Amino acid sequence: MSAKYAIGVDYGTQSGRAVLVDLSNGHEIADHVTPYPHGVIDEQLPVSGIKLGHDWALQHPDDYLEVLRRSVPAVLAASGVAAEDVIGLGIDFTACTMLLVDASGTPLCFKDEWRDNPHGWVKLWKHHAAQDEADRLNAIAAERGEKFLPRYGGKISSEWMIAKVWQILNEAPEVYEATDLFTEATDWVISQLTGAFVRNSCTAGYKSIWHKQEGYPSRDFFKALDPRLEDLTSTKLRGDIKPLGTKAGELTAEMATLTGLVAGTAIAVGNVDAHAAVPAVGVVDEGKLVMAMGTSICHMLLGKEEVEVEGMCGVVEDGIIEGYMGYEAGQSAVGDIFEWFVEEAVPAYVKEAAEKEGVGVHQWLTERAAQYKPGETGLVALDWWNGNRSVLVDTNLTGVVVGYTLLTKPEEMYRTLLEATAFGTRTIIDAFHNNGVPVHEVYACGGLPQKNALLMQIYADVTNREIKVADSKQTPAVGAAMFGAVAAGAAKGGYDSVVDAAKAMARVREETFKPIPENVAVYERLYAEYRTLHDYFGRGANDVMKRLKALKEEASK
Ligand SMILES: Nc1ncnc2c1ncn2[C@@H]1O[C@H](COP(=O)(O)OP(=O)(O)O)[C@@H](O)[C@H]1O
Ligand SMILES: O=C(CO)[C@@H](O)[C@@H](O)COP(=O)(O)O
Repeated sequence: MSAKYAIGVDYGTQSGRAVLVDLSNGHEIADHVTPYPHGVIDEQLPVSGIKLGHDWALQHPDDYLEVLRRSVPAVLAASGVAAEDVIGLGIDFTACTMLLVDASGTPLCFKDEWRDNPHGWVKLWKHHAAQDEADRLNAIAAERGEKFLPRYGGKISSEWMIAKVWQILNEAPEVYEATDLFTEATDWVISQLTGAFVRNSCTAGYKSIWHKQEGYPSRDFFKALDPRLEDLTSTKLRGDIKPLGTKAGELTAEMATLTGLVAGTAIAVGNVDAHAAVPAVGVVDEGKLVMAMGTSICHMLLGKEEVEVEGMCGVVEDGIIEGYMGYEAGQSAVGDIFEWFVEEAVPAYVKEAAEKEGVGVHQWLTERAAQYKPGETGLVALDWWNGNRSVLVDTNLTGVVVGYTLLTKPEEMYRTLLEATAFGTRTIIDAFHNNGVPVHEVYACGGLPQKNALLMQIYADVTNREIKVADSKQTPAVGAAMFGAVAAGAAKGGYDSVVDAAKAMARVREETFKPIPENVAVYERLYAEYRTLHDYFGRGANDVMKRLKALKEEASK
């Protein structure tokens, strides 16, 4: 048999990337990035210019097709691999990134009738405007003693499907009515590739409160939320739910023409970005925490038992790797905070100096921040620029920096933000480790470990753990390609399970980031300060962040 390949497509927050992978060893033969033409839509709708409210974040479904139109042919051409030898394709996506379709599978925002209604568009994972609905959902679920709540760390996030659906029903009942299916974007893209709609068990489990044995929460629960939602799961959330590692279908002739692949190529069921990354770093058993580090961080961990951990995003059976409980926690902003600083808070002299030296602003700041010792900035920050996903699960929390003086430099502020995100990760690791889901090893993948070595050293020092880094430019995409290879199966030159695929294809770098004892000792003290601030602002002692947010909303009416 000639060498066989698979393609993985990773749909991130700002761009989509395809990677063509050699199935014998996991080598990335070619990759290509397509920035989303419409990016993150968080201020106004395209064309009409209609203004969006606070905490809105939308996307354009055609951007996802653009990735297939551009990046898939590009990796085929760059690799020189014959389309016949690409035996499978898998995708991974941000989630819950939610798309509404009519009975023909057409996104509502593609239609003239709904184009000017913000609710007709894709709600991106970081759309946080359904917080009121999430709060009500949590209160009602707690009151009713719903069994599912502890599996989601005690709170369902406003980032997820049910809160987003309910927001649409409340604010645009006509859009709710016109929707035939609420889908995860990952499932919609798969339906475009195969011509048939199936849901995947990963997003259903983590983002739509679906359980392998129990299914969705009861009709009574949905009725208690809102009588109009009573039938939601059998109507607008209907659809077969297939486990990760299965085949969704085969590439249609139309999509074969569009992508350059062969009609009939095996297509895996959709997956989530962070979840796909886990086997791609070779993690297929317990005790190994994987951090998918980019715009946000997702922390992924496998366990044998179902344990309750405060503020985790969820525990789902087979949710990452078959046979294990898959745990997820996360930070809603990490790279996004650094980007905010670079875009919104850096003085002109820094931008000019970076340009003069021919380096990016991130690099300029990092080089200077690296010259400081831990503690030397005199600053400490809370990393809540986009709310707190774990362990507090509160999107209404905001950022704090303590310790500014007239002498504070931009690079000190940048370093402080890097450290704040490391403290957020430490809080999550400790929550798992101290509550029955032990963490023995830590792995990192995603864009950030490749971009910023100082950040990774800070994470090793703050967590006092060695960090292994994926030897891959596009780890989630490699994971998605592995699932594509499993959809094709061993008989076609792929694999029969993702564990087999990981054994052959996963790669981590030899060099690791190791904690430096003197840094660890100082960070222990700084982390204690972080925890004091964390609990003071995050656990109700002082709700100033929420009062400010309410004032802001009032003032901007
Ligand atoms: N040198 C750098 N140091 C730290 N963060 C960086 C650097 N360069 C870019 N970033 C951040 O990386 C993030 C993008 O991460 P990436 O993994 O590429 O994308 P995604 O989250 O969309 O998958 C952006 O938020 C950006 O601010
Ligand atoms: O929430 C999840 C996965 O559950 C992510 O899709 C979300 O944090 C976005 O990830 P990125 O930072 O864009 O990689």
